[in-house]
Amino acid sequence: MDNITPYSEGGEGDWLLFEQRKYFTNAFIVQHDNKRILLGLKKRGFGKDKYNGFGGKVEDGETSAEAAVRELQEEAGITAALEYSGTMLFFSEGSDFAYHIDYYSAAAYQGTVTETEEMRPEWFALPDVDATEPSTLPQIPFHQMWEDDHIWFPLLIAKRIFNGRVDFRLDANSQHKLTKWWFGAASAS
Ligand SMILES: Nc1[nH]c(=O)nc2c1ncn2[C@H]1C[C@H](O)[C@@H](COP(=O)(O)OP(=O)(O)OP(=O)(O)O)O1
Repeated sequence: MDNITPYSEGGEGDWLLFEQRKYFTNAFIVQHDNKRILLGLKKRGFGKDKYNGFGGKVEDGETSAEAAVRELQEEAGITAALEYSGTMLFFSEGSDFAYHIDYYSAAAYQGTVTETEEMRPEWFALPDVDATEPSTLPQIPFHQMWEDDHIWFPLLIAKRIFNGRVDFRLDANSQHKLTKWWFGAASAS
C-alpha cells in the first residue's frame, strides 16, 4: 500500500469560469527500478524555464494517446508505450480557454534522450524513503515547476490514475499564481 494522500483541495474564492477547452498531453518516463524520473526544462513558449513532462497540443485527427507519443518523440527524441495516468483541467485568468491535459507515463523507452529546440531533458531522483544512501541525482525541482505539480506528482509516481482542476490568477508581475485546486485519485488500484 502506498503512503499517499488520495484527495486534496485548497485555495480560495470561486472557480474561474471558462467557455472553451483545448486538449493537450504531458508525458513522463518514471523508472522505479532506476529510481529516477525524466523531466524537461522548457526552453521557449508558455511555461518557459519551468521543468515539466513532454507534451503539447492534440492535433486534429489524432487521439490524445497518439499525440502524447508524438510529442515525446518530438521533444525528447524517444518513443515509449505510454499508459494513461490522469487528466487535469488547468485554467488561468487572462486565457480564453482551459487546458484539458491528459497525462501519460511509461517506465521503458526506445531511443536516446536528446535535447531539442523546445526541451532540455534531465533525470531527477524519485523520492525514496527507504534509501540507505542518497541518490546522486538532483531532487525533483518543484520550485521550478507549475505550482500545483507537487500535489499530484505522488499520484503519478504511485501509478494512481488521477483527476484534478487548477485555477491560476496573474499577480502584479503577471506571474501565474495557484489560487484554487482539487486533485483526487480516480481509483484505489
Ligand atoms: N505540469 C503542468 N502543470 C500545470 O499546472 N499546468 C500545466 C502543466 N503542463 C502543462 N500545463 C498547462 C500550462 C501550459 O503552458 C499548457 C500547455 O502545455 P504545454 O506547455 O505542454 O504545451 P505547448 O503550449 O508547448 O504546446 P505545443 O506548442 O503543442 O508543444 O498547459
